[in-house]
Amino acid sequence: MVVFSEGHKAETCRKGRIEVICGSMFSGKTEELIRRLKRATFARQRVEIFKPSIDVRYSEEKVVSHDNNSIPSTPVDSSASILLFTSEIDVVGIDEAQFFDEGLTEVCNELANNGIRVIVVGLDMDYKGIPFGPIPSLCAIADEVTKVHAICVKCGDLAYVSHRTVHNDKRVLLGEKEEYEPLCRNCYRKALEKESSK
Ligand SMILES: Nc1ncnc2c1ncn2[C@@H]1O[C@H](COP(=O)(O)OP(=O)(O)O)[C@@H](O)[C@H]1O
Ligand SMILES: Cc1cn([C@H]2C[C@H](O)[C@@H](COP(=O)(O)O)O2)c(=O)[nH]c1=O
Ligand SMILES: [Zn+2]
Repeated sequence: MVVFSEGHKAETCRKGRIEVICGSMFSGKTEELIRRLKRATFARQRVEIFKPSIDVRYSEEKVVSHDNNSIPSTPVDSSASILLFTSEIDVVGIDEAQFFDEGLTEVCNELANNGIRVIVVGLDMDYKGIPFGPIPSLCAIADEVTKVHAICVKCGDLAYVSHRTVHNDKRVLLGEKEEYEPLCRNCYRKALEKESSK
């Protein structure tokens, strides 16, 4: 079991900082984002949540977890738009950050430099195991990185990557259990070997 630390200092001191939550699909990234943002709301901090407007998987407006927990959000087309909505805000949450342009890293830096706590969530790797969009550079500049893990659906170990189970070569393909399964490194390698021998 992964027990998340309460991060009391990060939650209460109003200094700007960047927190990244990354991992494969089904690893609990969105649940953890919602948990941190709800606690900030209880602390009467002003919170604003963004997601890329292409992410219409469960809802156009809300950030929704695989367990159907949700929180209202503002869909935006580009990272620069985030800056337009963040005056008078204490905490900014960003979900599905892998889909944003590379400018997101600088936007997060600017927000943190202006005293805002930024919590960014995204897939560390795409279905090929390649680092996804601005997530690697966000990890580099973050004050804190939390890597969460799903359970490998083949063997029960900790999962490492999201394996795509349908034939489609596009990097961006919205989906969930019909299209992806979380696998450990060993089971992922076996799955790729099986696919290439077909
Ligand atoms: N193989 C799995 N391993 C872990 N959790 C899973 C798995 N399949 C489904 N889940 C569910 O997914 C939830 C996490 O959803 P969510 O926070 O939306 O994940 P993420 O944003 O990382 O895709 C878990 O609480 C669990 O109920
Ligand atoms: C691996 C991978 C995933 N996607 C898509 C599939 C989902 O719509 C999101 C990830 O959502 P989650 O909250 O992390 O479960 O990303 C993709 O487009 N390309 C990929 O390689
Ligand atoms: Zn496995």
